[in-house]
Amino acid sequence: MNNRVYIFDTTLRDGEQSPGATMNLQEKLRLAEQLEKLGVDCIEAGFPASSQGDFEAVKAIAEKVKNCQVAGLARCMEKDIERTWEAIKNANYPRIHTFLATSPIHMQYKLRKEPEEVLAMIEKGVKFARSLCPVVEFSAEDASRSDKDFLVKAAATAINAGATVINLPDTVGYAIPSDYAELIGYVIKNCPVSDKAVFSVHCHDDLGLSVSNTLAAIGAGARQAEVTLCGIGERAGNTSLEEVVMALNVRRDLFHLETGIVKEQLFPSCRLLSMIIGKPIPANKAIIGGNAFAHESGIHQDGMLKNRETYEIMTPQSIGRISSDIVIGKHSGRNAVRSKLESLNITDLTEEQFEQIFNAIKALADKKKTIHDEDIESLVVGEVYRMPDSFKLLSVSVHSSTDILPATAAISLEVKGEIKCRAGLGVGPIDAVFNVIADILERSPEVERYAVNAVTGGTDAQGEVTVTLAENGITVTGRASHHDIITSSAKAYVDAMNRIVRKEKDENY
Ligand SMILES: CC(=O)SCCNC(=O)CCNC(=O)[C@H](O)C(C)(C)COP(=O)(O)OP(=O)(O)OC[C@H]1O[C@@H](n2cnc3c(N)ncnc32)[C@H](O)[C@@H]1OP(=O)(O)O
Ligand SMILES: CC(C)C(=O)C(=O)O
Ligand SMILES: [Mg+2]
Repeated sequence: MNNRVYIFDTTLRDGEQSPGATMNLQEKLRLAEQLEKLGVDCIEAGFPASSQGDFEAVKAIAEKVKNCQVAGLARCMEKDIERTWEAIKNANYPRIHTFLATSPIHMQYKLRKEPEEVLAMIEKGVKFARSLCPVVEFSAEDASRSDKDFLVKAAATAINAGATVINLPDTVGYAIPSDYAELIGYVIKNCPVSDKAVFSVHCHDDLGLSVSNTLAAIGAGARQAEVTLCGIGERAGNTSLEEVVMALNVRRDLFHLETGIVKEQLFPSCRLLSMIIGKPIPANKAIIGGNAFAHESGIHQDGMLKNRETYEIMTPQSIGRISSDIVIGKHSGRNAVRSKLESLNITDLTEEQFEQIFNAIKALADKKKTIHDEDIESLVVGEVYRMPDSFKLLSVSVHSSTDILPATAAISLEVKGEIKCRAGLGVGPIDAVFNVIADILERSPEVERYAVNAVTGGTDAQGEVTVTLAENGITVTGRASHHDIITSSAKAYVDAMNRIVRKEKDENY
């Protein structure tokens, strides 16, 4: 049996049926270009009979894509098939994909047709499609709830009428891997002309089983997988392209199958889709999620540092990501913290100082969701180097409103033991605060970056401010958090000024 699994991407058709994932023509073209680069075998570009917009998008994609097949979906009726052909006929490799439901519930209630009428429609529709296009796929919609012997008849009818790809979809995500594999195997075994077609699998994720069902069907002989990037699609979605491809790749020992996918393009493709449809990739999504290669707990981090294969079954680079991430947090152990300190060039701590930092990181992690590199650096400065601060913020008060410009700030600072107070102006309250502090200190650093993050949720969240200042060739980042972001901004600025002074005095910091 053929050891190649063809990847049929339906992100632009079934994927676009996902509520909120509508794409315009330019976006579809951009994604089609990326799918070609990804190495999919067939792009299902849309359903041309559904609207003028979809017709034009499919036509434009058919004319642009050069190296893989371009398919358009059509109901099993001449007018849809003709419209689809109109849209795809200029493709280098066109494919008409026509479908008709074969399950009792769909035939009786939706189509209101007898099984014999359905078989006649399949024969007529596929023959007509084949009179136009050299490659015709037939899908028996709701195959997983169809009678298996009727499915055999439907497949044989379609193949005899000229279809070369037969898809047996789990349209409503009802299948269980073992039953689905049995059904696919049964149809392939009992259809007398099954050797004249490639059998295809198309699953939905209503029970969260679409990838498992797809792999089970492949195990039973299907050689085309219909999938979407990030698993977007009707209702709970379709089968994720990246998950199926990597499952086949990582478990080559089991499947002994290949795809034509350029794996390094998986992550860039999913990121592009996420940007186009404006939906972030969930952090825990397999392969492509933010946490898929992030390690937070000490025992895992220790294993990773000794040999990454202890906790990673594929490399992030193999799917086009930059690197794994050792996340320092409340579950981190000493080996991970030691490695992080080394990566920050902090290599001169005694064992006692290291323990002090390790405990301080654990204590901070209990309070704070994310520990940044700068937090660790501040802890080292505060806990170990204990360089005294030159400046201390005593009080800050600001006034700004919608109608009075500019904003005013009054600040008091302790400067090397002396209390100094001053007021001044700025275009907004933060600008006013920064101007007044600089004025009191008689310094004029450049503000290179200013950012506020909410450390916790809600309107009472701690606002964490980072401010990067540069002066006389020295660049530092100050940070502080407080529930009032004006106060945290003032403290972060003062923290940065203390760092500048320390750096001026001491090469260590
Ligand atoms: C499982 C899937 O993903 S199937 C693909 C789903 N995609 C879409 O539906 C694409 C968007 N759809 C549309 O734009 C519209 O539904 C159209 C243009 C396709 C059809 O619109 P309308 O002509 O207004 O029909 P409507 O959608 O109301 O009903 C569907 C009709 O098609 C029939 N039908 C459904 N599937 C098929 C089929 N595969 N072959 C032939 N007829 C079918 C239905 O029985 C119904 O017929 P009826 O009007 O005689 O009752
Ligand atoms: C049109 C077919 C292939 C489909 O999307 C389904 O059955 O889910
Ligand atoms: Mg579908």
